Amino acid sequence: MSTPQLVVHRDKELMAQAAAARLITRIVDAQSSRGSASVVLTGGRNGNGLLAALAAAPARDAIDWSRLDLWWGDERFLPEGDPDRNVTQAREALLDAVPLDPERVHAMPASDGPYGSDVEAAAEAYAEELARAAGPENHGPVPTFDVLMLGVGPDTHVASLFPELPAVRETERTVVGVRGAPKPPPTRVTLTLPAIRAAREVWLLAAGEDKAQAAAIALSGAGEIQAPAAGARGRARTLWLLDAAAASQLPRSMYPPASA
Ligand SMILES: O=C1O[C@H](COP(=O)(O)O)[C@@H](O)[C@H](O)[C@H]1O
Repeated sequence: MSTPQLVVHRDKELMAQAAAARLITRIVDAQSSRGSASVVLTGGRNGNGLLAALAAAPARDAIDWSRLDLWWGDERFLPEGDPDRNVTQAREALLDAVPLDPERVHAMPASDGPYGSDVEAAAEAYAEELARAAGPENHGPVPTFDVLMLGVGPDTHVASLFPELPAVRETERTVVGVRGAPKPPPTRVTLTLPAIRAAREVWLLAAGEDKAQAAAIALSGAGEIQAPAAGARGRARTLWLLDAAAASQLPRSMYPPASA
């Protein structure tokens, strides 16, 4: 697993634009070398900010949207089309504006879908969808995602892995249901740490003063059960993309002078 690298931008707008530019490059590179690319999206303010910046970037046309697989790191287990679902917000921010192949948009199940309110069945179905997409060249029952993005919550949660809850302790399954999440809604579906760690690159997004303590805790050697963001690592790269406010409680020696 890779050691975290940090890039600190002046403010959250610049962070979103720079991360969007970085994502375009990674997708185009993956499509050039392997034919297609796979990206795991995150919900939350920073993830949606990045998608909106990508929608506004003229270079978005460099991506072949028909050869891109989109997955989600977590989902709020709500009815289809609910404005609080991560997929609904991603569609509004970007997905409705680009020519994606609908077969390659792998949204997590909704609470009024084929599994009804059975969140564990919904999680199992998503795990099976991931397993079907994994090839022999992958390292287990999930594809080797090119980039997996995670918003970092003020309590250090990533995806729907909240401190001390059972989901963050999962070591076998790749997707699990979550009940009793401290942030609404309480019922969610999430990738587990083993699934997250299958990604080539994991990008953690943290902008705003309310993320400063979380970044400081996760990057100061905390355990992943207490601080789930600390356990999110990519096989080749783990990149923390921060703005100056979110980096304000980190020792200045942790990131190069040129990046702030
Ligand atoms: O509920 C969620 O929160 C986190 C972080 O969101 P933020 O608004 O505090 O940035 C997000 O990463 C996750 O996908 C989402 O379901």
